[in-house]
Amino acid sequence: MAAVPTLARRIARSGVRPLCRWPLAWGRAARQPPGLPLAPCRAFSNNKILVELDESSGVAMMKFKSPPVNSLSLDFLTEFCISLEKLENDRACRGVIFASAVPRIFSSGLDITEMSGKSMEHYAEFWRAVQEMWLRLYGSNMVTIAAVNGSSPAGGCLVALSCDYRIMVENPKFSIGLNEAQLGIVAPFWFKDTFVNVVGHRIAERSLQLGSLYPAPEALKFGLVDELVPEEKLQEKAMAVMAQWLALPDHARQLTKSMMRKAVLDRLVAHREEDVQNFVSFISKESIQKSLRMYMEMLKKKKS
Ligand SMILES: CCCCCC/C=C/CC(=O)SCCNC(=O)CCNC(=O)[C@H](O)C(C)(C)COP(=O)(O)OP(=O)(O)OC[C@H]1O[C@@H](n2cnc3c(N)ncnc32)[C@H](O)[C@@H]1OP(=O)(O)O
Repeated sequence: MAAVPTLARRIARSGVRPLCRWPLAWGRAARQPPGLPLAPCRAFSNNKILVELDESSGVAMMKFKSPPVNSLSLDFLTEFCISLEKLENDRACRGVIFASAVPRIFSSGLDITEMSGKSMEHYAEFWRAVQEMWLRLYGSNMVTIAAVNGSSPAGGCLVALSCDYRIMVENPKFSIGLNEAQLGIVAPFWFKDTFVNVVGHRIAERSLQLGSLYPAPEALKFGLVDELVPEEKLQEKAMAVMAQWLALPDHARQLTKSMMRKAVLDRLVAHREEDVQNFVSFISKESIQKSLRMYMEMLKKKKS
């Protein structure tokens, strides 16, 4: 099993830089009346992700900052896993809110350039990193809230689906869904399982076959997201929902979450290497490579 050492090496090589140990503008500092002492906030950053932990509330904000579209590249996934692990091991942290620092895009999903024109070894390493991200996020003990402040196709949607709660900006130009079929690729069983657990079998089956992307108001109708808010209210709403979830004792909530998600997590853990081999043989087929190239061309043409 090369999976764990490979990721561990990448994590060990990557520098996570502490930024500061005082309050920052998004959390309590922004709401605290002037003159009162401010509770400490810790921040750390790497190239593609910024994390701020408000120690008084136990809530961290993780912001994706990988322009132009926050695609989930190998580097992004590695940094995501490092950041999440740091928070998971930090006793001061009980909940994480995920949002984008890139305007209009939450995440454009898996980085297509990582799945196109590369070696079999590269595809395997990339897929292990995708698995690792999902296992850590879906299996997190912390309360996880996606503050979806932009479009979120495919892997971006998976990030949101893997959280405990999804709040999306009410802009109908922002869309979300598992659109893999539109690229000529197939969402793997654990994407599907995660989707079914949120929206139910019928909606998931139809949406996956059609590769549907839903504007925010439609996504709300069938529970793909839990609520919509105006953009300027998103952070406040996410903090309020987080406070509700954190009002419960951690152990009861964590055991319940684990009970609901364990079977799906265990299924990938039991078939992890098989899933990697399946991905590598699928993605390296010439017909699939051609579909991905055409899709990238279509994205470029759309601009001109
Ligand atoms: C058993 C086998 C299992 C296989 C399963 C594989 C699973 C895959 C899941 C995935 O996540 S596949 C990726 C799916 N993602 C998408 O379909 C999104 C594609 N992107 C868009 O729709 C749009 O870019 C956007 C996100 C709506 C943003 O639109 P906007 O007009 O603001 O920007 P663009 O001009 O389109 O893009 C800017 C720039 O970024 C490049 N790009 C966009 N998305 C990706 C991506 N996912 N990966 C890599 N690069 C991406 C785009 O090509 C532009 O590049 P340029 O060089 O500036 O032209």
